[in-house]
Amino acid sequence: PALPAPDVAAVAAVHRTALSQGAPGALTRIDEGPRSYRVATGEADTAAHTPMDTGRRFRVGSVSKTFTSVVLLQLVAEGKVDLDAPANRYLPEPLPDERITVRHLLSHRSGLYDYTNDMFYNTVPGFEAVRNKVFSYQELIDLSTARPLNNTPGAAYSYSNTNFVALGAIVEHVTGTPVATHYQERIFTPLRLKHTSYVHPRTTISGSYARGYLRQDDTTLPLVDSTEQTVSWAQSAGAVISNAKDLNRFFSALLSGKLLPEEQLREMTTMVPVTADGKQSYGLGLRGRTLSCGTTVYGHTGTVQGYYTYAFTTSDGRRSMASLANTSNNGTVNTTLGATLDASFCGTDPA
Ligand SMILES: C[C@@H](NC(=O)[C@@H](C)NC(=O)CCCC[C@H](NC(=O)C[NH3+])C(=O)[O-])C(=O)O
Repeated sequence: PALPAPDVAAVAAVHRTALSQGAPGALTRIDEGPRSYRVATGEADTAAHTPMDTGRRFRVGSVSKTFTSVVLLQLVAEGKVDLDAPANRYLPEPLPDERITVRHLLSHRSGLYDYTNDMFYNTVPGFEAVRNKVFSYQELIDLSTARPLNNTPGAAYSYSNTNFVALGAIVEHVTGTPVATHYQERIFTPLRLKHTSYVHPRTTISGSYARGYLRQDDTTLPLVDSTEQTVSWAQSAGAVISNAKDLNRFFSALLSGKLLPEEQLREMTTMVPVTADGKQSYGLGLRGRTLSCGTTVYGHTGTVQGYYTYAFTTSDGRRSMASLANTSNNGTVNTTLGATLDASFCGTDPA
């Protein structure tokens, strides 16, 4: 069934609400075949008063997890990794529980504790302490395994950055090649994602980009410009830089079967509900959301200091949307920005 046309006015209204709640700027781009709809609001740089525009690059945070999942699942298709083998078969140093499988890592069911809970307990001091740091995968895994598992491996969904750091370590240990090379050769180059890069541990963003502004825990204090950082605390769990057009092309290509063989795409899109109402689900490095009109879209969200991202597409990849608000540590803005999904795919602004 054809989708209703995107409600561009509703997208603009969502942006305005996000700005009223503290975001300096917001952008949304919808792509459907040759057609695109673009909405940019507010500022990309609050010091220079540069207006936001939809071509600007930004840090995509956990949307990176879908890129990592594609690389891993291509290795599965190539017979180099077995989804249901113990992760320890492919790691230089063992995780504390042999029962953790590669699939557990991809579906956030390993039980591994998320070290960012401690790292960013105090938002700005935590960020300032790591923004110029370079971590090894093992250092991050060690931060996690210093704590007990949240659950028995396989028993429950429990979102953890540690899972996709371990997957980055697996990719590099199995292939002897950095994840940056795999992203470039397996995804960025074939899809011509010219505005997408993985430059860890470089702290700067090349080309035209939006600056990011982190809200302090004491919300009466001014926003902190958090644009420059290594994102080494996340790496294969959150350090990709991209823009809306590229993210739309990536998710559209993924769901229309251009990046993975049918068997691996089926594994990736086998979703498990993660909310009581069943409207949110998780597959392998992929989020599912069932919207107010009943349409289910597939993609990922992202949160990195100064940047909230939503990047989703329809099950056939025909229509894709990417939205950014250039602030974070502001749950109200994050929730508000999610309403661009309904406006883009259901054609209505949820009342
Ligand atoms: C949730 C999101 N996950 C991600 O994108 C990953 C990469 N980000 C995080 O785990 C958030 C780290 C803290 C951000 C900081 N918050 C604090 O420091 C809170 N004390 C901030 O909001 O910028 C996802 O999967 O959609």
